[in-house]
Amino acid sequence: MNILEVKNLKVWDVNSGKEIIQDSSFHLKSGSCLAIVGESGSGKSVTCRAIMRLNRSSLHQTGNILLKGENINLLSEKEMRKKRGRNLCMILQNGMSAFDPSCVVGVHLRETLAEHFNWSKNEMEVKMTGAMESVMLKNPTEIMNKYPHQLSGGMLQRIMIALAIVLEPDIIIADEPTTALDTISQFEVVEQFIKLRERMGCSMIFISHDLGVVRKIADDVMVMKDGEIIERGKTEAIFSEAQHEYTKYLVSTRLALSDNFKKVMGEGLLVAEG
Ligand SMILES: Nc1ncnc2c1ncn2[C@@H]1O[C@H](COP(=O)(O)OP(=O)(O)OP(=O)(O)O)[C@@H](O)[C@H]1O
Repeated sequence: MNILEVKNLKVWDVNSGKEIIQDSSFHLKSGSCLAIVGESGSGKSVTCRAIMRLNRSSLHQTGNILLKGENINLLSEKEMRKKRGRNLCMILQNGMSAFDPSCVVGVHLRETLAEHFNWSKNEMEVKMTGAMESVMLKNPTEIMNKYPHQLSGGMLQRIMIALAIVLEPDIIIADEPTTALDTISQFEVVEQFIKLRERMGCSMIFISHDLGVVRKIADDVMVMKDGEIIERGKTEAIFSEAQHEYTKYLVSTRLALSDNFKKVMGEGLLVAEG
């Protein structure tokens, strides 16, 4: 069963008239992870933000975005706000931008949970504490009393993953969640994403430049170039028998994880590289 079906998505800039996404159709199978790969500017983020309906107002979009059969592209902003967080959860590249810098993270977490659940403050605390411990964040109470700038990028990403665990969304969209992190934190955050999938069996869209990570985490891969999907297939098929020249080029140039990352991950953790 498909949890998400995107049909004929078009996104264009009303100011310049430039078409950013020409005519994109793809689906996400329930419980699976779809990676979107492609060079910078190929339209990966705009596609994901179109699903969340979070592109800037100067970008217009048409097409059908069916979440469990419901066309969310037709929803009002108010209705859409209810879907964000509870049904669709986005984890961004820079954890710092996801949090309000003027309040401690606990306030942000409680406000987010209060939008979707009628839990008491104590219930929220218990659930968040459990989820934070499960992503290896020690001293959750202390962390919740800190401002975002007092926490590292890796910690903020893990807090976002913990929040997703509590929200239990239908789909998690992760847009380069490890790019801004140092090598050790990248490793920890990737591990937490893998665990999240194992534990919740959630459906996921994962954007990454790092094809080593994609190979570890994704079931299917979709390749984008200049706003178009040029190839899509099972992860192993994309890596071993890509049809499109551009995909072959990406695989040959981008599969190599940074040497440091490889060392930290340990060769044994990687699926054999063909
Ligand atoms: N708000 C905007 N207004 C106009 N054009 C935009 C806007 N946001 C993105 N674009 C353009 O849309 C195209 C796709 O951008 P997008 O950010 O989706 O690429 P990407 O594949 O995610 O790249 P990266 O890997 O660098 O994040 C680019 O040409 C970009 O300049």
